[in-house]
Amino acid sequence: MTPRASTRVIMSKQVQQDLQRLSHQANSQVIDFVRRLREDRANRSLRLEPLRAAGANGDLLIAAVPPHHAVLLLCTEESRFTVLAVREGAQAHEELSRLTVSINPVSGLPEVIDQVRASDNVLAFSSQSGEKEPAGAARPQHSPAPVTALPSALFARIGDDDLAGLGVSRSLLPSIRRMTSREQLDALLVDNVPELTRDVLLALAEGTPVEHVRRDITDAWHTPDADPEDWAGAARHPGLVSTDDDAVLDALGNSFEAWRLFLHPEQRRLATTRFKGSAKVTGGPGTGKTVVALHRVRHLVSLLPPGHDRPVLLTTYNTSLAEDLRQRLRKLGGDDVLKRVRIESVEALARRIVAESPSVDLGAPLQDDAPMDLWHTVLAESEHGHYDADFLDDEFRHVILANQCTRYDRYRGVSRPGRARITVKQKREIWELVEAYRAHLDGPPRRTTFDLVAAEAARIAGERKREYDRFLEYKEERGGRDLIHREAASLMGGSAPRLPFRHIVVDEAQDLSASHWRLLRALVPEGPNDIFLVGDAHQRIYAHRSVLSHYGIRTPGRASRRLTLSYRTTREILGSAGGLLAGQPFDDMDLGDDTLDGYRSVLTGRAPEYWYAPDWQTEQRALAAMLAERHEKYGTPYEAMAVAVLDRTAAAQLAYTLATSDHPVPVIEIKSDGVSENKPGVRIGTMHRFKGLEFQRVFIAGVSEGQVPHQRIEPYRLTNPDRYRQEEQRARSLVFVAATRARDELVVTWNGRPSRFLPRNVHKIAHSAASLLKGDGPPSSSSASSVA
Ligand SMILES: Nc1ncnc2c1ncn2[C@@H]1O[C@H](COP(=O)(O)OP(=O)(O)OP(=O)(O)O)[C@@H](O)[C@H]1O
Repeated sequence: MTPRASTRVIMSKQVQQDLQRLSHQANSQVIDFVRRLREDRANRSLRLEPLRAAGANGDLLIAAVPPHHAVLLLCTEESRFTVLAVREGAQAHEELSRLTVSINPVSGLPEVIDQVRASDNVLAFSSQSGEKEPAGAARPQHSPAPVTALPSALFARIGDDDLAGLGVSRSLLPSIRRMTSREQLDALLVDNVPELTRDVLLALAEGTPVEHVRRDITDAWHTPDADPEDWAGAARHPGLVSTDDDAVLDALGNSFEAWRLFLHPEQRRLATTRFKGSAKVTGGPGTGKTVVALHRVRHLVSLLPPGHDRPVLLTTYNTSLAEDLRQRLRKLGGDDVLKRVRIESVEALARRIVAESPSVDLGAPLQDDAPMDLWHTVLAESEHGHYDADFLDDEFRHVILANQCTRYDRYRGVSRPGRARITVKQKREIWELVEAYRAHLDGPPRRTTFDLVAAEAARIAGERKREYDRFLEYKEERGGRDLIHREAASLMGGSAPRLPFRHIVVDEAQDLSASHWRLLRALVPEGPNDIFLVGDAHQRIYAHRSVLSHYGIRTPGRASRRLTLSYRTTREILGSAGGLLAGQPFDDMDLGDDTLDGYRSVLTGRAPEYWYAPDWQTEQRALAAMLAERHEKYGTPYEAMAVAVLDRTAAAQLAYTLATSDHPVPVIEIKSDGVSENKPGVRIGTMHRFKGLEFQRVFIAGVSEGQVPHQRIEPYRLTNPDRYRQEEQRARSLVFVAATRARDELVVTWNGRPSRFLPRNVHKIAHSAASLLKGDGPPSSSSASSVA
């Protein structure tokens, strides 16, 4: 007897979206069904029932999943099933039977469309909004008849064949042709529509030219040789997910783990392409840059020869972000991947390199405000006490250290683009102050700063890299054979020099300084896949602009890509957050510019809410009431909510108010090393601490004029307009970062006058915190109910 081939069950991304809509329990039942099908497809309790042929080499089946679910399956070989859709309730069987199932000729992926639902969604919106339904409009048939686009239709300028050529499902064309408003498009997308169709329609609705949609979206999905008749081929498409592994099944029902399984084709391309050298990915908040970086790390590890070393470095700005990366990489690749990767913040990396160098002792780095305090001491002791401490600190870090000025001669000759002009005499005086500052640090006791540590680490690594390059040159001259290799090493005294990493992957790249880039460049040999970095200048809140090519990191042409689709934040929140930065110039971390053009979200929700209070105390009490209400009335877990404040004093005050309010709210402060994932409590932290995080509901408190941006930058308005512009831009980016951490809901509060960064009409749309506390204000739940 021949043993029966084991059964493979594959999942389409549309099923994952179906599962997200189900309760946790229903999810488990479907997943249990998949397990049982995998184990024994002949098991009668599976209740597989033939529906119809999908085509020449594929059949459709329906299976009932008790108590009240049904699953649509595609069977292409005796032992290969693809789960296409899941429906719930008494109508489940009927809904699955009427689905249009086809292979998208552009992507080669099997797709399901519920034409009845699509049409109903569009029509329902027309009648709600009083829009007139075009004469003769009828519910579409299962095989779509050509429908003439109305002149006022949303996509009238684009023909059916062009839409289909871009990847839009033909079976949706009848509904699409009926749409005359953006709201109807949103109504259509409420249901489970294939991702490619959704991406294309959203981009077109925003006015993106057809050729750009083709280049930026369709090309990424394009599968050469896709055959709309070949079901066996479609069932083997790499965009489908195999469920052989139980960990995959566990992640399937969890919407926030979807990134582990289903990458957007552009994300997948970036994660797996072989680049000749370095590569850079930019993109607005929530576009999956970190997700791409993690998949890239896993891919690079899969290419390594077996070994016990850690030749891949995954780095980011600070320790808490590095810890978050470690947790997410463990989820993605498990310990097998983790053990080949060094995960370390760039600061920790710099400190380690300096600490491991026997000849260097810099002392302990000054923490928090201590470097600024030291500048004040230096100024108090100097005859040039009229300089501004902030300015000196900035000049020292971003001009003197960034340009490796170890002598005055070098500083004198250095150009300072985009900075306030200073005379040669001023340069001399600044240099004297810098020397005094360094003399203080040299102690005793000996101390340093994080920037000096990074500069020193870059110097040490740079020396080793030069030794390594000399060694390679020598080897090359001698013919590069192994024998020569050993000879060269001994001639150069000792073992062959090596660099610690083969590949470096960098997250939050926009916040790394010149010294950090020099350091990283020196730790990896130039070559294929050497440095892969992801970042977004719109979110820069620490460093100044660094021009990567100045540090030997070149990402020309296709090695620089931009992601535009946000998976985190609703369109409404992105719209308000984007307004903060509108009209401001941003760089692409190199010599070019970056914009948020084309940046869009796949999610819709309510507009952000604004609340004003007469004073900080009332504002805090209103926040307590809103948080308690969202927890008690709408069941939002405390840890899914976070409040961003301006500084640590405000964080401590708010934590106290929340804990002692009439409805006490448990609170956890976000510290510099992050916050444990599972501890219950609303997260409170300064806006800086929100970088890289995400929450279901985000509250930004204290967004008052004088605080955001802080009034201490006002003197620069006249004395140093460049500095003023920079500080204002950084403050905008900070609020932008905090606002874009929100998945479903964003609430902004202030006391006194609203910040100039808030919308012009904010007075008209804001609610009164005082009325809320008296119980006669507008319901704070207006947005809570929609996202609970
Ligand atoms: N292909 C995908 N499918 C489903 N979810 C995704 C996908 N890509 C990203 N996400 C989700 O989108 C959210 C944002 O992803 P990620 O943190 O990688 O974005 P980012 O661009 O690094 O954001 P930021 O710049 O704001 O830190 C996460 O919840 C992630 O799980």
